[in-house]
Amino acid sequence: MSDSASEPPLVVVSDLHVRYGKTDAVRKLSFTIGRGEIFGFIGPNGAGKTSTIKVLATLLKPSLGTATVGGVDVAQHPEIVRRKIGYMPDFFGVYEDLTASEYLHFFAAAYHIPTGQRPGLIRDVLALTDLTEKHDAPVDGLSRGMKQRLSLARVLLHDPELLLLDEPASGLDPRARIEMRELLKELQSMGKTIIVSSHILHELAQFCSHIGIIEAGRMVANGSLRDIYRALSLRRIIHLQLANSSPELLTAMRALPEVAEVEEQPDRLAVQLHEDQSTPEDFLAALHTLGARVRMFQPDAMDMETAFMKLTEGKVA
Ligand SMILES: Nc1ncnc2c1ncn2[C@@H]1O[C@H](COP(=O)(O)OP(=O)(O)OP(=O)(O)O)[C@@H](O)[C@H]1O
Repeated sequence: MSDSASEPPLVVVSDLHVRYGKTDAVRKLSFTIGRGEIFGFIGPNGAGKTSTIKVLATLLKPSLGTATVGGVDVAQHPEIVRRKIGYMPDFFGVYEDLTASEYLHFFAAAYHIPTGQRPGLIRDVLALTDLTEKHDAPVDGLSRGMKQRLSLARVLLHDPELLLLDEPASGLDPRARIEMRELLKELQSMGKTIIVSSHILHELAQFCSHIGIIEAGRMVANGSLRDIYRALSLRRIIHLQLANSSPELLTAMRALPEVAEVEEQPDRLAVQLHEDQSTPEDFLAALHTLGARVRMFQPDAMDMETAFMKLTEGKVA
C-alpha cells in the first residue's frame, strides 16, 4: 500500500456543483482522497452521494467546479479517467441467460482486454470475490450478495486504481455485509483506493480510513474518524471486561491521562476516552502496562451515530 502523506491525492474535488434543472444536488463540494485510502461517503438518501460518484465516474458533467483523478480532469478527459476507475452503480442490471463467467467475458470484451488474457483474468477475479464455484451459474439466479460480488469482480477486470462503489452493501444480509467488508479490506491491501458510499454510518466507520459526511449536497464533516471525533469533541466509549479487576487497577486506570471516566456496570466497565488524547489502541497498550488482563475490549462504534445526528440536525435535503 502506498503512503498517501508523500504523494499528491489521487482524487481532488473542488467546489463541485451538480444541478438538475432547479435542484441543486451537490453544492460547492470539496474533498481529496489519498492513494490507498478507503473513503467512506456517508449521507442520507438524496444527499448527493450518487451524483458526486457519477461525476467521478465521468457519467455526469459538473455544473460548476472540477474533479480530477490522478491529476486528470474528469470532464475534459473522460476516456483517460475511465481507464483508472472501476464504477459499481447502486443497481444490478438484468442479464437473462448469462452465466457469471459469460457476464465477465462480456465486460472483458467491452474493456478491450486481449482475448488470450481473458480466461486467466476472469478466473482470478472470480477467485478473489469467492465466486469460483458459481462461474457456470446463471447471473439472474445468484443471491444479492453474490451479485454484488460479481459486480465488484467486473469492475476489477481492467485493474483500475480507483474503485467507486455506490452503496455496495445495500440490501445485503449481515453475513454478506461482512463478506463485502472483508473484500474491500483485501482490495485496499492490494493497493486500491476506494470510495464507498452508504447511508448507514457504522457500516463504514469500522473499516474506512477516512469519512466524508454529506448532507443536502454539502460536506458537513470530512477527515479521519479521529478528526471527526475531535472536531465534535466526542468521547469514545470502550466496553471492557478484565480478568483481574481490582480497586487498585481501577484507580490506576482512572489516573491515565486519556481516560475521562470509568463507569462500573454489572458485567463490564464503560470507559470514556478523550478522543483527542488517545486512540483505543493506545489505551489498550496502557492497560497492558498496568498489568490488566483484558477479557473483552470493545470500542463503541455506535457513537458515530451521535456525531451524524449532531452534524446533520435539522438539515433536510
Ligand atoms: N436525474 C435526476 N434528475 C433530477 N433530480 C435528480 C436526478 N438525480 C438525482 N436527483 C436529485 O438530486 C438529489 C441528490 O440525489 P443523489 O442520488 O445524488 O443522492 P444520494 O445521496 O445518492 O441518495 P440515494 O442514497 O437515495 O441514492 C436528490 O434530491 C435527487 O432527487
